[in-house]
Amino acid sequence: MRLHRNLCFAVIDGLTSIFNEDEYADKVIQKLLKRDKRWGSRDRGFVAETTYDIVRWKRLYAEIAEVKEPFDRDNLWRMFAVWATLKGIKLPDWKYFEGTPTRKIKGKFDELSKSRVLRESIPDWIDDMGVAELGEVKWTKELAAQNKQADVILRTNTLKTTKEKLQNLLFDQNIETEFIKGYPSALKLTERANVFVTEAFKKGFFEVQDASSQMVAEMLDVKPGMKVVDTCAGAGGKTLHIASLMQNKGQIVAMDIYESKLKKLKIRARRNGVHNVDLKVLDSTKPIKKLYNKADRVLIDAPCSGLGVLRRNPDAKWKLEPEFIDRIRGVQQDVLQKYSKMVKPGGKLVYATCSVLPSENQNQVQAFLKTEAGTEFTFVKDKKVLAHESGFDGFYMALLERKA
Ligand SMILES: C[S@@+](CC[C@H](N)C(=O)[O-])C[C@H]1O[C@@H](n2cnc3c(N)ncnc32)[C@H](O)[C@@H]1O
Repeated sequence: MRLHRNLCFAVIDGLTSIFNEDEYADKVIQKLLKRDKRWGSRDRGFVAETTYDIVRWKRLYAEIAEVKEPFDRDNLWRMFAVWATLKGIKLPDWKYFEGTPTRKIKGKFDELSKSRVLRESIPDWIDDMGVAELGEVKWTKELAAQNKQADVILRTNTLKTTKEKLQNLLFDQNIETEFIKGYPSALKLTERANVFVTEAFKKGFFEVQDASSQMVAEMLDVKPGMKVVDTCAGAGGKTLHIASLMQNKGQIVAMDIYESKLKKLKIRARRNGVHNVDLKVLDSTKPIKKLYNKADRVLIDAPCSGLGVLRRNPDAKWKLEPEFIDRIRGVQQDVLQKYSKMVKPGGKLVYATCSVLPSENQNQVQAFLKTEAGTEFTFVKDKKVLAHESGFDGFYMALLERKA
């Protein structure tokens, strides 16, 4: 592979924003990719993947490059040189790479890789927490899986098409996909591609959604005509799935504390041809109290650490703080307490997170079941999805049923 100067500059600019200006990697990359209209899909892939790679391996690369935060541009070029050397890419004779000790880089990589926190590039405190919660063996495997690049998975919008038709449509545009056993609406891309520019996307035939995430609405067991509350709907990944399982019949109330997220959901719903969603910004407890004992199904897709989706958001490990995780555990129990009251007798509740930590998952559910609100419910089943076992995102989901 030959390195192109303008693409490498884009990567260094992106890393500056992510590491030094505390911006989110996905937003930075989205912006970077708009920089030059002449870039083809390979160029865009290079910018996105190289930036993500260096974010993912920040701690290891900084250690090998012998640089410390805050990184100046020279530091970032040194980390870039580590990335390129470890990938086996020949460094061009640009001034940024002068005197790069290629052999030493490889030797240091072998040496430092003996330590898990360096090999997997993870802050000590997250590593300690992972070992304490999952045990050393599982955590070690999970961390390695979370550092791999995630596949691109689509969820067919069955309101508009079928999985088979969508596969053919994409094939005609040179995008090859395969079915995934056990995931009824999923298509996996055999090679990365920018699916957002396709007609099929613009027409709302699919959404990009990981296979594990697709299991959540399935577990909720919705039927056409039901009243369903999606309490932490965000931009609506799961709301849209629920709507398609309900064949657009019945009512979904999609709630979130952020109006900006629900606005995105509105746009996506329109594209998806979804007509049965009412949006409610949670700025008081009124809309919740109004729905007490009314919903056939309630989904709590709770805010969480995101430690199951590091493959997609590698910068999260550098942005997370122990206090945030403590606070979010409090929110998780709080939303379980409050939102469970909307389930009607005989109705069902799914609690889900994209975390792999038991303290955000089964422990929350067990604690809830012991409280006054929880005694109304029976535990039906749960799924603990780990990336190293499933090949998809780390997720947790539990199904509870309100006693009749
Ligand atoms: C895991 S995300 C939801 C993802 C979304 N369900 C999807 O499938 O795309 C959690 C959401 O909970 C929202 N949230 C945080 N605290 C909340 C609260 N107390 N009540 C309702 N929503 C809350 C966040 O704004 C965020 O959008």
